[in-house]
Amino acid sequence: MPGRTPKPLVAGNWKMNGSAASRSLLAEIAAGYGPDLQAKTDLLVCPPAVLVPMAVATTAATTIAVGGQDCHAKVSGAHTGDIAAAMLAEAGATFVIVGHSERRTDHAETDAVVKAKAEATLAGGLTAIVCVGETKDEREAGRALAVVEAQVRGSLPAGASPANTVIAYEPVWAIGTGLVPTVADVEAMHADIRRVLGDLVGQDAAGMRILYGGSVKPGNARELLGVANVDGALVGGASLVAADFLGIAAAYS
Ligand SMILES: O=C[C@H](O)COP(=O)(O)O
Repeated sequence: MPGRTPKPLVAGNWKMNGSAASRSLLAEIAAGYGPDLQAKTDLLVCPPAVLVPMAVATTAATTIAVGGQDCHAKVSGAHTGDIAAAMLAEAGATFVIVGHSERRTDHAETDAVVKAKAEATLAGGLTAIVCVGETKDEREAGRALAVVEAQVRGSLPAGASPANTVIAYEPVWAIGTGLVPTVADVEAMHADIRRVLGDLVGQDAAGMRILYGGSVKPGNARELLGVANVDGALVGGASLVAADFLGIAAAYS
């Protein structure tokens, strides 16, 4: 389709899961990510920050990218427990997830905070995956499109382009629940995000990846990822099982 991204991205967000033993999971993913899959789908794994070097080393002979799950908005300083985008880059990461709903909730991250983190990600030379999504109450109140529009407008980093920014739409109520929106709802949301991006970045909007996330499994991947304006997936639980993660990536084959 003209103007669309050349290749979808399937990204695994391990959240607070994994250990040194996850090397075997990565090796299994790497072994299953053969030339056919590589030609059709980009793959990314985002383990906890301490596992980034191991993930980079284990996937070094592949085109699998490695990312962080968060970063601080500043480049360094007195921020105990935080990590800078440049540190993730030095460890070999090329992406950072920012504004995941679990961070927005657990750490009270506002759109302004998420935008600052996304800008720090870009400044560090990495690609930002900016997460947005409505709660169940917001959807039931008919406010899903408006809530997500405000999040996109408030969280998109200055200088966003298809090369450095990915949007991930994740309805909060679909994360880890087995619930997924209807195809019509996904289509309407992704079309609206594309429209909002058009306002914000002009023609670049056509090439910016918009991922869907929330209970993506091999069994529903083909349907969800086949929706117009869905350029890949942000996968939680299923990214911890090699066959499931690869099965989702294979939705594009
Ligand atoms: O970042 C990933 C999402 O929160 C989706 O998680 P899930 O696939 O376990 O529902």
